[in-house]
Amino acid sequence: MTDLTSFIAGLPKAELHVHHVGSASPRIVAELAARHEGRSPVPADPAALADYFAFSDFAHFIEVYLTVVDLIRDDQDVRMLTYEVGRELARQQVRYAELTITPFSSVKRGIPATAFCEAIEDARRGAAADFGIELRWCFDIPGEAGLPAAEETLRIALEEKPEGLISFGLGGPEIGVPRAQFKPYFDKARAAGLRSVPHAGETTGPETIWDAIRELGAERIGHGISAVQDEALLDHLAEHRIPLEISPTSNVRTRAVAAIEEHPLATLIGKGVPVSINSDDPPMFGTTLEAEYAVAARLLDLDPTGVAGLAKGAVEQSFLSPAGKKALLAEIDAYAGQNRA
Ligand SMILES: O=c1[nH]cnc2c1ncn2[C@@H]1O[C@H](CO)[C@@H](O)[C@H]1O
Repeated sequence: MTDLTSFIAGLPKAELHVHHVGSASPRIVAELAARHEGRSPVPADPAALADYFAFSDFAHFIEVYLTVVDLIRDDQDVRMLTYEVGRELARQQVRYAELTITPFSSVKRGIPATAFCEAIEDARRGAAADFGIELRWCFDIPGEAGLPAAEETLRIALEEKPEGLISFGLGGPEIGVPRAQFKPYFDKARAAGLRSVPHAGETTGPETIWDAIRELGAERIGHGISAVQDEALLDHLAEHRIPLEISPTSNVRTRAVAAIEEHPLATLIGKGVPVSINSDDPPMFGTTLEAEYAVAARLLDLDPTGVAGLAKGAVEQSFLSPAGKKALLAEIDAYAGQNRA
């Protein structure tokens, strides 16, 4: 029997819900913090950084997240961060990742949109050439910044049109940030061919998920864990194959779920809801995608075949081309076959 940890380590994967700045490793954060000579509350020391990434609630998480966004000052920082995120994902055998990027937050901090998009595209090409990973972008609206952020995020998406851009999202706090107000922006983004993948049901109830589906045309939902409170919604997600992008440890670290044993992952799968396993903001939550697969395997009592099934589900739920899906599914099957229990 191949040890499950080593099976997961070698398993080809796709990641659908992982944030750009949220993936900055302690080394990268330290490097960026050092450039700001103590003008930033973000500690450069990795041990101090681990304490800094202890969140009292979701609002505190967003507050801390934005102090890390403050460290990114120019397109060189963006290029380096994006390339290194590609390196780390490829180290975990991620072949394809849809990275959630928030251009508004960096443009607001003085990085011109064109330079920002050139930087992420340089990094995307570099990561593909050097690490064999395909990165694609989801541009998300930081919900706390409201309609001005929606306007600017849509403008950047439609005017800059970086080659890797495939989807349009909505992140940040849900409380006090109703989804419906963003309908005009999602309508335009979808009309331009971008896929709709808003966060919903992470820190608010199932009505936010219904709104994301009905108002924003959500094809997948970021988190969506509160769906378990609404049987009709669970049936709708299962019947219409609307996947939830689940990040188990994130939900515990932001206090959206009290403890990992209480995570609704098993219930969601039991109701036939398609789910993918993701890491969300791995260094901030002290996790990795590999570790999230191990958490899911424990919560769902999976053997290697079951874990490979989770990886295949993420590929099927991705926005990869049919040929791309076929190739990655075949690679997963080949790997699982060679490492049978
Ligand atoms: O788990 C999450 N939920 C919601 N937003 C998140 C999460 N992780 C990172 N962000 C990011 O928080 C910023 C708020 O301005 C956005 O950039 C959003 O992408």
